[in-house]
Order: sequence, then C-alpha cells, then structure tokens
Amino acid sequence: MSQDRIYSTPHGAVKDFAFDEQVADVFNDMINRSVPGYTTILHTLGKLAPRFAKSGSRIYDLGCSLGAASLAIKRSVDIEGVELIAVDSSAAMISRAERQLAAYKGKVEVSLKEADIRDIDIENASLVVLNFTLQFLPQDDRDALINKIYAGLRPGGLLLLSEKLVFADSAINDLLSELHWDFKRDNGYSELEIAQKRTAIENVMRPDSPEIHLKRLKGAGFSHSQFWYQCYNFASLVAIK
Ligand SMILES: Nc1ncnc2c1ncn2[C@@H]1O[C@H](C[S@+](CC[C@H]([NH3+])C(=O)[O-])CC(=O)[O-])[C@@H](O)[C@H]1O
Ligand SMILES: O=C(O)C(=O)Cc1ccccc1
Repeated sequence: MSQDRIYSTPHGAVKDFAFDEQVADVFNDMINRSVPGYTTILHTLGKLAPRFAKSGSRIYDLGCSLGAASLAIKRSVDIEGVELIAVDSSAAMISRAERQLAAYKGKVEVSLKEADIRDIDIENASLVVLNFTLQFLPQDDRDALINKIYAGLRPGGLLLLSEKLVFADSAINDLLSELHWDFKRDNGYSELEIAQKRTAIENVMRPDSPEIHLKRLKGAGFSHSQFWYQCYNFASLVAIK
C-alpha cells in the first residue's frame, strides 16, 4: 500500500476532496495517519460483531472504502448464515475492496455494492456500521439515513457510528483541532499537507456535534445510545434498537 503524498506539493487552487483512484491507492495509509483511534475502532468492531451477528441476518458496512471494517467483521464472525453487504459509491474503492475481501476466506458471505447509501434498502440487520461515512452526506440527508437504519435493524441490533466531531465551545473545538493536527504532524504530514487537505475536505465533510448525534439517534427511535470512544475530535458511538 503506497504512502499518501497527495497534498505534499502546492496545488494552487485546491480541488474538493473526492474518493477517486488517486485517493483509493493511498487510502489505507491516509486514514491511519489522519484519524486518531481508527485502529482501536476496528479492533473493537471485531469484539462487537460476534456479539451482535445472528445467523439468518444481515450486516451492513455503509461507506466501506477498502473494506477494512468488513474485514474486521469477516475475521471475527465465525457463524454460518450471515450476509455482509458492503456499500460504497466510489468505483475505485469498491474494486479494491473486492480484492481485499476475497483474499480472506471466512464463514460470512460478502456482497459488495457500488451504490449511494441513501438509495439502498436495509432489512433484517443485526449490525450496521457507519465508520466515518455519515459526515460525508449533506446534513439534510443524515436524519433520513439514521431513520432508515433504525427501521432496518432487528430488535436488539446494533449501529456502530464513528465520526469526526465539531464542538459548539470554540475554545474546546480549537484545542481538539490543534491536537488532531499534532497527531498528523507526528505521523509525518507537513504543514502544507495539513493545510491543503483541510481546504480540500471543508466543503465535502461537515462534522456534527456530539449533541446532534445523540439527538438524531434518539429521534430515530434508538433508546440506548452512547459514545464508547473519543480521541480529540474523533469519536465512535454505539446505538442499540
Ligand atoms: N452517499 C454515499 N454513498 C456511499 N458511499 C459514500 C457516500 N458518501 C461517501 N461515501 C464513501 O464513504 C467513505 C468514507 S471513508 C470510510 C472509511 C471506512 N468505513 C473504513 O472503515 O475504512 C472515511 C473517510 O475517508 O474519512 C468513502 O469511501 C466514500 O466513497
Ligand atoms: O484528514 C483529515 O483531516 C480528516 O479529518 C479525516 C479524513 C480522513 C480521510 C479522508 C478524509 C478525511
């Protein structure tokens, strides 16, 4: 897997970030060096998946990128009769995810779909994963997706939702943003890379506050929801139907 050097040279006018071939080629390196807690969250998904996966049910990985979350599920779920549906709207991501997931033989049956997660049906789900995907949907479309997930989950089913956060308190927001940029510096990103990536994502990725996430989950009908992990301005929640 190649190193992410996409923003290492001056771009002039920085284009909006897109999940294209260039990004897909370096995505594993990019997400590991950019998202604090990414490995911890996938490790914990490997603990959650066998607890919630049920024979005769489906698991959805929405915005699967290269299939890292799906792979964590395949590796940890050792029962027959579970169908894993991994969805991404990027053709570049789906073709690479197909290769990566086929290389691991397990009991879970995987199908990959190149589709917009707003357009797919969610049915008979024991587990739904939104690992850093909701933040890329227009804010007006987020409630409808969470409502659809709630409706498609079985009683007792789990939603794992990981997101970058924004905080209403600007002193806190600034401090946690600075710590995130320190994390990127420590992982070898230059000031230019950090600044250009920031410009590239500002129009395509709009984080919500912790309060909005909890309110949205409650509004959808989830009676149990909780942040289980936070590092700086990155966090993960569980919600149980
Ligand atoms: N409307 C949409 N429909 C389908 N896919 C979408 C949509 N919008 C964005 N995507 C897809 O959501 C993914 C977000 S990355 C997820 C990481 C992964 N979950 C992981 O566990 O490694 C997170 C990040 O880059 O910060 C990309 O692959 C997009 O193509
Ligand atoms: O890189 C960043 O600053 C982020 O906020 C996370 C991220 C990671 C990978 C793709 C897009 C955004």
